[in-house]
Amino acid sequence: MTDLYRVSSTQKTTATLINCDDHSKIKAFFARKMKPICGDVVEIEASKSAYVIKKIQKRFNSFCRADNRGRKQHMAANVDQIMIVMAVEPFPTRDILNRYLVTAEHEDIEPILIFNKSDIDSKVFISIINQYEQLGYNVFKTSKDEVASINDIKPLLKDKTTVIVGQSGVGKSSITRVMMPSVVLKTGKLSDKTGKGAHTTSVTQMYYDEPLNANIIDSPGVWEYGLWIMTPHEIAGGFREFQDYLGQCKFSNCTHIHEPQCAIMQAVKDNKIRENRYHSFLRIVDSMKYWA
Ligand SMILES: Nc1nc2c(ncn2[C@@H]2O[C@H](COP(=O)(O)OP(=O)(O)OP(=O)(O)O)[C@@H](O)[C@H]2O)c(=O)[nH]1
Ligand SMILES: [Zn+2]
Repeated sequence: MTDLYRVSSTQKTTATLINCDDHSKIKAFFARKMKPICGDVVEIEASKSAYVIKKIQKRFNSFCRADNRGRKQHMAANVDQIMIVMAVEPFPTRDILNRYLVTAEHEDIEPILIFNKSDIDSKVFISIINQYEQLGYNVFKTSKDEVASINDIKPLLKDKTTVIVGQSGVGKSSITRVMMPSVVLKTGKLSDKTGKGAHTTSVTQMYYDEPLNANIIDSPGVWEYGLWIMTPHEIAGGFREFQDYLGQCKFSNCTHIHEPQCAIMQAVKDNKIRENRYHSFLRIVDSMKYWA
């Protein structure tokens, strides 16, 4: 039996690997065409004085985003959960949460929603928190100096691999520091002028935390999160509360935008689907024209 490792980070032709059993770290080379990504489970062999990745095990899912041409770009593999961090400041951009949720539902990654910096304003997120709780999501309201508010999340991370995402400056590093003191994410500064965070984190990296026996994956700190080219049907699949109605539209190829007797639009009329989510769906579908 060869030892199994998980990819912690990759450089051009080398990767930092973490042993799946004893969590020791090594560096290994890989062939360029192999394209391992953070979180991959790999088999290695020792050649001369170096380790080489000889096989990447099949991924059970991956966290993805659009590259600059709208193609699906795999960022992290074998992810159990996605921790989506939002904050009072910088305030979430429109639809960003729903875009993350579309990816999560698509890849079968369990979302954990975090609304941070409640010390600045504890009320702005009340209705949105209620709404997403009603949809069945795990939702937390946190503040970095209120340790108990962050410790509530810890049990969910145990034994899991979690990717942490959110706009730059929302508090990903601060929250992680409380949950996993041994893990130091690259911190960023909030630019005073724009309220937008600086682009500080640039390489996806997986960290192992021994007390929780958990992995956390830090995604690049980019200002926006874009979905790759998806059909209206795929986007609708990312909205949990739409699922009961899919397949009930008059037309089997209904895009739920303009067709008569659309079960989704009817559910919106009947207040079974919230209008703000449906409008977000429409905007996300519309945003796909950007890639055309
Ligand atoms: N008032 C307040 N400030 C916070 C809170 N959490 C984080 N901050 C501050 O917000 C700034 C950004 O926090 P980080 O933890 O570096 O944010 P990040 O999401 O890791 O940022 P990037 O590394 O750029 O992706 C820092 O100045 C933190 O001290 C909070 O709960 N309340
Ligand atoms: Zn429809």
